[in-house]
Amino acid sequence: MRPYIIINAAMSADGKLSTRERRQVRISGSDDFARVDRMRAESDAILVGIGTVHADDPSLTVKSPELRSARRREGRPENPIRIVLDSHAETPLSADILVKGEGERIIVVAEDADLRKIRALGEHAMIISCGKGRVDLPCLLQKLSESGIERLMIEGGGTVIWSFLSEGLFDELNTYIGSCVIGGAMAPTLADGEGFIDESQFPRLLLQEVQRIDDGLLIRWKRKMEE
Ligand SMILES: NC(=O)c1ccc[n+]([C@@H]2O[C@H](COP(=O)([O-])OP(=O)(O)OC[C@H]3O[C@@H](n4cnc5c(N)ncnc54)[C@H](O)[C@@H]3O)[C@@H](O)[C@H]2O)c1
Ligand SMILES: Nc1nc(=O)c(N)c(NC[C@H](O)[C@H](O)[C@H](O)COP(=O)(O)O)[nH]1
Repeated sequence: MRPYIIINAAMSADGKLSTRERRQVRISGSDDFARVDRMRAESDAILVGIGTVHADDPSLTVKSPELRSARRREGRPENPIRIVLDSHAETPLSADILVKGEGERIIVVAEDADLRKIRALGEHAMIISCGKGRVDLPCLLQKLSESGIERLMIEGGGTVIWSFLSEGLFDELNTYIGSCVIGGAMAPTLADGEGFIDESQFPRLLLQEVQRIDDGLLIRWKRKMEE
């Protein structure tokens, strides 16, 4: 049992998520950011990796007051649960994800993470422990599902997206392609990690929709199930 998983990321025309220094750049325009905000508001939880927390310090809150009120009217907290994959419990206590906006936070650590760091983070967030060395995703997804999370949005970065894609743990992939070129062989891409060697391992996708937004393109894919 696992939640319905939607991966969302913005990349440059040459497939990069940010610069080689992992400095956050604005790839989406205002309409695409508004679309991302709607996706957040429709989700029970949003997940990022510790690399994104270090690079971007995102808050992952719902920005539109109307969307926040709509969630409250539905009896839901105004922000979805914010989740960080953080094997070694390194999320800074001052991270925006911990200090900005109302709502629950979950820090997911590996079983061998430092207990002192876990205790400190435990003052600000719920701690889930899954896997050795790094977070075991099937274990985590089972726990999230048991706690009532039905719709999970993955907001990056490239290492985390690779893990979900390569383990077949996704239902939809939304890629926004913006009108800029970032370049750099070492700049993060949509799916980093090791990469596949054998064609038979490639996750296959079904094209759902292509939409012009701002000066770029949103491409919505669904995972193609094996026949
Ligand atoms: N353009 C976009 O839409 C977008 C979105 C998010 C992030 N970014 C960019 O992506 C970059 C950060 O990406 P990144 O790849 O360095 O970091 P990441 O956010 O993907 O985090 C990766 C880290 O998560 C931890 N982790 C624990 N368990 C894991 C597991 N099972 N699988 C994968 N990771 C696991 C590991 O410590 C790993 O190093 C930044 O430059 C950021 O600006 C861009
Ligand atoms: N959709 C999207 N378009 C972009 O051009 C871009 N750079 C990101 N990057 C995702 C990254 O994780 C950001 O840090 C969060 O989108 C910030 O989230 P907050 O505003 O702090 O809630 N995402």
